[in-house]
Amino acid sequence: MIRFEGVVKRYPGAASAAVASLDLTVEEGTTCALIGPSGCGKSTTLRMVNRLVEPDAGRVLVGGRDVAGIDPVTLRRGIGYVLQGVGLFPHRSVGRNVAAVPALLGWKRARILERVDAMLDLVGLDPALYRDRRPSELSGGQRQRVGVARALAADPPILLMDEPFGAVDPVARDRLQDEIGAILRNLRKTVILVTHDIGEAMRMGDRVALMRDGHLVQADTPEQLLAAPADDFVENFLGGTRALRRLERLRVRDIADAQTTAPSHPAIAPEASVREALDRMLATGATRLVVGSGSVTLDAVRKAAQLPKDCPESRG
Ligand SMILES: Nc1ncnc2c1ncn2[C@@H]1O[C@H](COP(=O)(O)OP(=O)(O)OP(=O)(O)O)[C@@H](O)[C@H]1O
Repeated sequence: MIRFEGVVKRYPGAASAAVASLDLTVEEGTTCALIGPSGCGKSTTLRMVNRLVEPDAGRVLVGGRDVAGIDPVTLRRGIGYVLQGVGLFPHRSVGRNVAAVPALLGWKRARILERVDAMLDLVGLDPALYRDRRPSELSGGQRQRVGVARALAADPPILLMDEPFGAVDPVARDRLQDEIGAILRNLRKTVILVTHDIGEAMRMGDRVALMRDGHLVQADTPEQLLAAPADDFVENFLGGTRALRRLERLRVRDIADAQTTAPSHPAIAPEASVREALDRMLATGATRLVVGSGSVTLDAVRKAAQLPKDCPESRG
C-alpha cells in the first residue's frame, strides 16, 4: 500500500505549492492513475514515493513505513520505475537491461538469465529474438515493453510509471495499455501511473486521481468518475466522450444475450470491449453480432452507453 498523508511540496522560489496537502491511499495490488493538466503536480507526487523529491510536510508511507526513514537506494530497489522514453541503457543488450536490478542485487547468473527470459516472455517479446538486440533495434512500443520487463525483473511490490506510453504511437498504445494493465493486475502490483491520457487512466486505473494546481480534486473508480464527476472541472476534463468511455470499459460478454444468430452475422470475442462491438457494427452495418453461442445487439450497446439520469451530460 502507498499512502500520502498531508503531503506538501513547495519548490524553492515557487509562488505556490507544487503539491498542497495531499491525502491519497493506493491500496495493495491496485493501480492509481494520476491525471490532470500540465504542471498540476503529478510527477512531483510520484517522485516523492521513491524519494527523488522530498516533501516539505506530511508523510509518504510505503507498506506502512514512512519513506523518509528508508535509505533511498534500498527504497528504490524495492520500487520499479518506468519512464517515458524508458531510459534503457543504449549500449547494453535488451537482456542486460532487464537484468540490471537483479544483477545489482547479486542474483546468481543462472537465475538472472532465467528471469530475463521469463520477463521478456511476460511482456510479449520472444526472448530468443529480442534478448541480444540493442534498444535502438526496437520499435517504441517494444522499448516500452522492455522498460516494463526491467522494472518488474526483481519483482518489486510497487511500480511507479511516469507517462510510460507517451512516446508510443496511438495504435500500439491501446494494446500496450490493455496488455500491461492485465499483467500488473495479475501480478497484484501496487502501481501509481502518471498520464496525460484520460483513456489510459480509465483503462489502467482501478482508481483515477484527478489533480489541479497541486490539489486532489477527485479520486474514484473510473465508473464513479464517469457517473458522478465532482465538479465542472472534472466533467470538462473527462470531455464530451463519457458515453464512449463507458463502452470502452464494458466487455461484450457483460451485455450479450443467449439468442443464437445466423452465422452470417459478423462475430466478436466476448472479451472485446463494447466500444469495439460498436465500431464493428458501424463498419459492417450489422445491428447484431455473434458472440460465442449468443449475440449482442445495437440496442444493448445503446442502453449500455446511457448515462444515469442525474448526470450533467444526460441533461437537456
Ligand atoms: N525540480 C523542480 N524545481 C522547481 N520547480 C519544479 C520542479 N519540478 C517541478 N516543478 C514545478 O512544480 C509544478 C508541478 O510540476 P510536476 O512536474 O509535478 O507537474 P506534472 O503535473 O507532472 O506536469 P506535466 O504533466 O507537465 O509533466 C510545476 O509548476 C513545475 O514547474
